[in-house]
Amino acid sequence: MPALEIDDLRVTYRGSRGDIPAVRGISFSLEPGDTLGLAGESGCGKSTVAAAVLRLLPADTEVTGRILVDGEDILTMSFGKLRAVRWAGASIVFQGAMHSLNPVHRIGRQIAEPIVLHENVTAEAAEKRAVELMSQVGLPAWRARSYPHELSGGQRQRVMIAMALACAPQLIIADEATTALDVMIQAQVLKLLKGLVSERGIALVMISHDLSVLADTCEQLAVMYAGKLVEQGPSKEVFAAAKHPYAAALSAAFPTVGDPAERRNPHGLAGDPPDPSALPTGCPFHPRCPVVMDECSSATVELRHARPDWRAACLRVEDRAATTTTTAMALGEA
Ligand SMILES: Nc1ncnc2c1ncn2[C@@H]1O[C@H](COP(=O)(O)OP(=O)(O)OP(=O)(O)O)[C@@H](O)[C@H]1O
Repeated sequence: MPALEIDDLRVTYRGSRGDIPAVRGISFSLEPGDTLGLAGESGCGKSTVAAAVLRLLPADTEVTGRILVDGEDILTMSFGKLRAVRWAGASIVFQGAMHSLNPVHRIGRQIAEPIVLHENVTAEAAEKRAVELMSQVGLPAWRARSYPHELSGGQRQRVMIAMALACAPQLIIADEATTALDVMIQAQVLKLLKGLVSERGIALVMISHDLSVLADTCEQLAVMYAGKLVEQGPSKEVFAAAKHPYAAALSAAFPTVGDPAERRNPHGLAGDPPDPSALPTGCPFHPRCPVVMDECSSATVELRHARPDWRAACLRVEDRAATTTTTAMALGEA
């Protein structure tokens, strides 16, 4: 059974100046142990997808479609059931650790809290587990007695990661979870997450603006534009030779995987992402697209398979598939 199954998810915020369709029909699923990186420019809807999975969106937000976590329908379950799923079934690590921690409780107690809540263990046993988790994310045991304000931003972020791991969930969503950490700690935490997902069969959705981190950590890469997936496939291949021109431009702006010192030629993308409440007709990327054709401004462009494990929403997928194959053959990889 998939650890996470999202089927035609649509999320519309109610704004004072009208509705904002932030997510416009997204589907994907992850088996236990699968890792998916979700990328895209600011405002494309990545965090909205993350928040929808644990029903953390503002109350008046319209959400349709299906979200199944371990087979259970998140959107229709009772609040009591939802509380049981949060932390133990699925947990989220957001970037803003500062605001998520309780300022008046010590760190050790806060990490222990979800363990006490979900498992039949004493506070003492839970605090012992908390210290073990802290060492896994690179925090010394004595920090268990510190208060949040005594920690740096990076240390607080590691506390949040320890909390997310505390109840051994089947699904972890990391939303820019390591972005604020320095390079060494980021590498350490990413290695830890990678190790845990493969050892324990945890499914991981990692959201980041940094495509090279995603390609390095996740097996699959999904790229969003204007509330939709425009490409999803094996991450290293997508990163190296994306089939959607937006995903290609995004990849080109990041250092090559495995060699952060090398920067590929960024093809600068003109313009900004569209306002979700005033989207262009046809393919929403067409006004910025370097390979736009006449029909792109009117055609409805859905995801189509370039390969069984690779899909992209571009009328030119077949052209680009041909180009990629030719290049791979020239390099002796096909
Ligand atoms: N609570 C909210 N009320 C109204 N609109 C919102 C709300 N949260 C997000 N939005 C809008 O929904 C769209 C998608 O936002 P979202 O935060 O999901 O994007 P994102 O890709 O995660 O961006 P970032 O990388 O900046 O976090 C944006 O247009 C944003 O302004």
